[in-house]
Amino acid sequence: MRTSIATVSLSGSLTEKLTAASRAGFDGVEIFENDLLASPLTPEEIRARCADLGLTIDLYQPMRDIEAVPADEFARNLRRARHKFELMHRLGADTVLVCSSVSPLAVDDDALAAEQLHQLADLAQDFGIRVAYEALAWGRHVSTYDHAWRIVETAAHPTLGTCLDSFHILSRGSDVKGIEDIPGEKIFFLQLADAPLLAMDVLQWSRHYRCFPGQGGFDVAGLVRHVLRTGYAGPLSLEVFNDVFRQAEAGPTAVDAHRSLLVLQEAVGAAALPRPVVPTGVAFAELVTPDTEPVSALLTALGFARTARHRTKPVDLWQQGEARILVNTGPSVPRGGTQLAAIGLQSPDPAAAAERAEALLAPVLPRRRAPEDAPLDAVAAPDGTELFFCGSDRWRTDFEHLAHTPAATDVHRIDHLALTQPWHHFDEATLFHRSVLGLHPQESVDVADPYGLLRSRAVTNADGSVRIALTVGAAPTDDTVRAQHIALATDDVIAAARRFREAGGHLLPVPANYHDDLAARYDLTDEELKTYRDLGILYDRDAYGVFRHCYTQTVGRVFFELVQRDDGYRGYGAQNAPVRLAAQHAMKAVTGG
Ligand SMILES: O=C(O)c1ccc(O)c(O)c1
Ligand SMILES: [Mg+2]
Repeated sequence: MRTSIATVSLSGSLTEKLTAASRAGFDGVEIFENDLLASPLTPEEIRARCADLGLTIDLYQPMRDIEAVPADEFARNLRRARHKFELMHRLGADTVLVCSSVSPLAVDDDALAAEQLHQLADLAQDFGIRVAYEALAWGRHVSTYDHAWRIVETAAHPTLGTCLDSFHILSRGSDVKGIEDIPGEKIFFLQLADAPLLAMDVLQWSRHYRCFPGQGGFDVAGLVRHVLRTGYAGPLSLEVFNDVFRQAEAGPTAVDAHRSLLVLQEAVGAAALPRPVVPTGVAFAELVTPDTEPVSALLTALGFARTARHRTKPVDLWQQGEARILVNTGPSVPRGGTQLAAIGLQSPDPAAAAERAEALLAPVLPRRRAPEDAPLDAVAAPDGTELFFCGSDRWRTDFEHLAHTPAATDVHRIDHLALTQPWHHFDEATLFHRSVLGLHPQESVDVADPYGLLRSRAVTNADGSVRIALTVGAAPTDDTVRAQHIALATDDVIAAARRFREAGGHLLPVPANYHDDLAARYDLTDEELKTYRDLGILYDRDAYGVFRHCYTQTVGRVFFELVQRDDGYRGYGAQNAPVRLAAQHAMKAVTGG
């Protein structure tokens, strides 16, 4: 199907918006009046620019407060409309959106609304223009799609149809089955937006929190299925008012937007994409570091052994059980020091995984490898983390065995990876991991940091062998908040923590108040509490089991967590995160880094 995006969904000047939409692969745009008014380009130049970029102008919008008003007011509205139709003629746009009136002058009279819309459509017809009437969820007298359709039906004019907007329909909880009662050719336009399920004033909700389909809580795909059954053949068009997208760079937002429509079309059976290939484990996590010494010291204290070295690159493999950490000392030294730069995902079909990623507009990374190295398919996640799809263990043949003392046996694998997202890429990151990797997003949780509020959302595969926690702050944040971490699974966190400390590692100290509170919340023995206090072990329970975990010091942007999940605990200790973050801030204040 054709895809389109409203210019209001992207940041920048009209030219920047059009360029971003075109580059991301959209076929057309809805031009928002404000973007046109603020543009130095003439309508003819905008038309030419769109044509050069391969974009059609699918809609001009909005016209407001047109219908069900006193005659003198309506005469003024027609005068205004004539101007806009002349403008649209110059633009080469053939459909205008009229949204239901919010004016105090409007009366509750469907017959009058229909009669006036009929007159407007008559005028539009002279210009070869179609009028699409849309119910705003907060319209004064018309606020539901079925009501708007009844008025359009009554008006019975060939150049008058309706515009359906998923936000207005789903935010009001309307019954979407009724969409199928509208003949497809009378649906002149379809606007799509999702939104998080918030209990708030619907106008504020719409103007600030809309997001792309698949990023919120609405069943947008379900609505689209009903629309397609009517025979609707127009574009799928995104109309997203969102405070974050208004501020973020237009290019990546447009790609995120187009990806959401690809996923949506797949969901409704309107497009076939390569099937998702869900990763079956974490092959490795790769740290890039300007200075190996502190990283080596930390890994050694955690019980890892340096088992192998890459044949052609300055990369060492550290291993303990099935946990594998690559330490890369070149070529690019990251700003902010050591960071988690790449994740190797065990994949049943790496080539197919990369094909899907590419089809969903993920940047495919050039293979930086020597001729004899195993080929690795890799893409970049929205935060820049490189994701390698590893089939079998062939990647390990690129490494030469190093003599080493055996690793400890406390850690058996990587439990999860926590990646902090740039503040304007959070919704994109969730949709990316879900659609590209086929991982399931868990509930989003809020976490209080002493200097801000964070949001965290995990994405996992079915058996929990791949878990990635995505975290974001509301605004650009400091280094503590930006830290990433690798959580290591152990069957005995107490033994692992002790061993780490005896080997010279520093555990993150946890305030006594935390453990006093644990004593109040859970029936733990004094002995247990004493051990937890001593080692800085945090504790949580969910409906399934118990979670105990502790943290190492931070190197650059990275720290480690030792975690013990018992009896199928499913979470990540989110309830303890504020204490952990405060302790990390405090530690930083003491050590200065
Ligand atoms: O918020 C608004 O005013 C507005 C305008 C035009 C639309 O198509 C819409 O869905 C909302
Ligand atoms: Mg709309």
